[in-house]
Order: sequence, then C-alpha cells, then structure tokens
Amino acid sequence: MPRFAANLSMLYPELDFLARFEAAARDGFQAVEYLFPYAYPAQELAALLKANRLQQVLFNAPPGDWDGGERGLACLPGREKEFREGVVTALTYAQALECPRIHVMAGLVPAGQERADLGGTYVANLRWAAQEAARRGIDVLMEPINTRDIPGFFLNRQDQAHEIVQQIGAPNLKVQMDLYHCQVVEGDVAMKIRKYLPTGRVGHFQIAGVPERHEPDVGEVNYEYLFQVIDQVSQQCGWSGWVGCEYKPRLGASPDGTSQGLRWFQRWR
Ligand SMILES: O=C(O)C(=O)[C@@H](O)CO
Ligand SMILES: [Mg+2]
Repeated sequence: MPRFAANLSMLYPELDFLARFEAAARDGFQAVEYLFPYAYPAQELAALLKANRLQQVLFNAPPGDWDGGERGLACLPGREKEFREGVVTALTYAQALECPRIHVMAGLVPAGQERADLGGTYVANLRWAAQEAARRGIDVLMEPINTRDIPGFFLNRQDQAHEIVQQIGAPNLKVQMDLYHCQVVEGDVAMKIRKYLPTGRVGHFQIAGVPERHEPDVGEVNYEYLFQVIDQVSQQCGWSGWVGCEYKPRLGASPDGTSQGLRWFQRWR
C-alpha cells in the first residue's frame, strides 16, 4: 500500500510552519517532507518530529538565491563551490533529522546558454553529491520539473533523468518522480510508473491534481488508479518508498482547509 508523506511547504498554509507538524500527525500522516529546513536549528526540527511521531523523508539541498528566482545550482558552471557547500549542509541536516534522502534541484538554464552546454557540470556535480551522500548512507534525488511552473528549468523529463542516473551509475542517485510534473510534460503516467519503478532508480514519488496542483482527487488525473499501479508494482519489485503530497489545498489558507481536502486520504491512512 502506498505510504503518504505530508509536504509541509504546501499543506497547512493557514498555519505557521512549525505548527504544521502537529497538524499533519493529527490528520494521520506518519511522515513529512518540505522544501528547506535551514531557517531552523536541526535539533528543534528533530524534536518536533519526535514529539509528533513523524519521520522526515525528504527535503531539498540549498537552491541558491531562491527569493532572487534561482531554483538549484547543480547545472550551473562556476557555482560548484557553493553547490558543494550546500550539499554538505543538507547532509548534515539529513543526519540530524534521520532523513534518508535529499533532493538536489537542477537549476535554470542561464540566459544565453544552451541546455547542452550544462550537461557536463550537472553530471559532475551529481556524481560528487552522490559520493558524499553515500558515505553517510543517504540517497540523492533529481527531479524533472515542468517549465510551466518553473520556466527554464534544466531537467524536465523522466527519460532524461534516468539516462543521467544510469550514466553516473551511483546506487544512491535516484529520480524523484513527481507525477504532477510527469503528466504536465509527458503524460502516459501509469506506463512510466510500470517502466521505471522496477529499475530501482525511483527514490520517491510526489503527487498533485493536474492542472491546478490541488488535491489528487481534483483534476484530470485518476490517482486512485495510479495508487493501485504503484501498489501492484511495488509488491512485485519490493519498492518501499514514500509518496509526497505536494499540492496546494483548493481551500487555500482557510481554517482547516487542508484537513477538509483530505477526503481522498481516508482509505490510505
Ligand atoms: O516543485 C517541486 O515539484 C518540488 O518537488 C520541489 O522540491 C522543487 O521546487
Ligand atoms: Mg515535486
């Protein structure tokens, strides 16, 4: 049965970030993920996880100047030092939070540069990150993201990501398969789950309704069907990861809006 993690960067927007842990636990989640932990001491977050009996299953490495529009450093020539420092910071947090994986965002193709010019930097950075993470028993994830949400994002397709994972050949380098982005960019989602999950190269799923990125029971994708596909294929291949609920509640920040939108979660909690 798929196991679901609450994405605390998107869910519970009506609450302060630190209050979202308790809300997620109250709604029946046993795990959480979110973008960044760095605004808080790791020990404070670790205590919150423990108090609410939650596992941390994913967060992102520092992405560069997020407020300035950057979305990762991994593909950017000339930013290698900052990339490495960020990965070390992320791994230090991951150890303190007992989190088994970090997501390293690829970054935006800089104006005036071609995607093809950035592949070497991306591969070299990921290879380095995977080696560093392996020494600590942590997985490094790369996520294809659609360019409607993040114009200019370097990595967009599942096949691109899997090709790079195979090229680098590090067992702890995996793909974060966000089914929302997958549907927006390429479709044929169930067949892609069937194709890629048995390879052992999928480290994590994320979900959201398409196209508004609301609850999974809102929109054009039949997630009940996809959850059964994940369940069947996982049983066949022994996959035991998490599915991150990375969506914007359709009731927005109205009081209790996230909890009201969790009707779809009743039978999975
Ligand atoms: O945008 C997504 O999708 C994510 O999973 C984030 O980690 C990256 O912005
Ligand atoms: Mg995602």
